[in-house]
Amino acid sequence: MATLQLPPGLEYNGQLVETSNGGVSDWVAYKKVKLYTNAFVILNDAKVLLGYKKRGFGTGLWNGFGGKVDPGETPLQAAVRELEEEAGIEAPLEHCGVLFFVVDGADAAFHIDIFRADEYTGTVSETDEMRPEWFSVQKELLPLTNPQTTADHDHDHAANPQATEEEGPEPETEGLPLPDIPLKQMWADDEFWMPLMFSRRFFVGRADFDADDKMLKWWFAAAPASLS
Ligand SMILES: Nc1nc2c([nH]c(=O)n2[C@H]2C[C@H](O)[C@@H](COP(=O)(O)OP(=O)(O)OP(=O)(O)O)O2)c(=O)[nH]1
Repeated sequence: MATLQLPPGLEYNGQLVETSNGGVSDWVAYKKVKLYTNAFVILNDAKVLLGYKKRGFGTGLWNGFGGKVDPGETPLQAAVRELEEEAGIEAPLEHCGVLFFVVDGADAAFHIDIFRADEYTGTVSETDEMRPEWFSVQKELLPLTNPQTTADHDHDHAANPQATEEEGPEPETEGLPLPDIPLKQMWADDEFWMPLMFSRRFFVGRADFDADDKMLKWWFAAAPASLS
């Protein structure tokens, strides 16, 4: 497999397959890089916990839970802390991707370690910063590039259409239809890497935005095989 040329800001030692790219020709220049995290709890490969950002950067958008890595913390420690602070829960987080995010005119680029977990403990709670809600993973976000995962998902639902609700440990959502992931109220790059996260393929990517949150340029790649 030929070695891929990664955009500035990204490094990865293993094999990668490019999954999407587009936008203008040049990447936005940046001077500094700050470390961030973002964490997703995904139950039965079918529903995901997102938070509605009530204040600060990305207000009005739905996202995973995360924030800055504090001095002396590892990204994993920061991700665990942020998930507890913003959603009130603990989860066995697994590193599943890296997003390099640049906003034209901002003082620093964001290096975001993305984490996922299949389970959690505690009670999902609204906080000052985030209003958490469960969403159903719509078919469009299931990876076409990984037929195994798509087939498994379809098979589960065909065999037992109630499987998601019966197996989910979240009593308040039991039996209720969940809304689809609200892509139109999320960062525009998310639709490119979420399918990779749902298929458990480690991904790296970069997305550049202008000062009005319009996506200017993007590039994503993923490991050829699933994490587990
Ligand atoms: N899904 C997604 N998340 C993004 C993108 N860009 C981006 O910064 N994020 C995430 C990374 C962080 O989880 C979050 C920004 O952090 P934040 O606004 O909560 O951090 P903060 O400065 O308030 O820091 P803190 O007080 O929470 O530590 O947004 C993106 O394009 N897609």
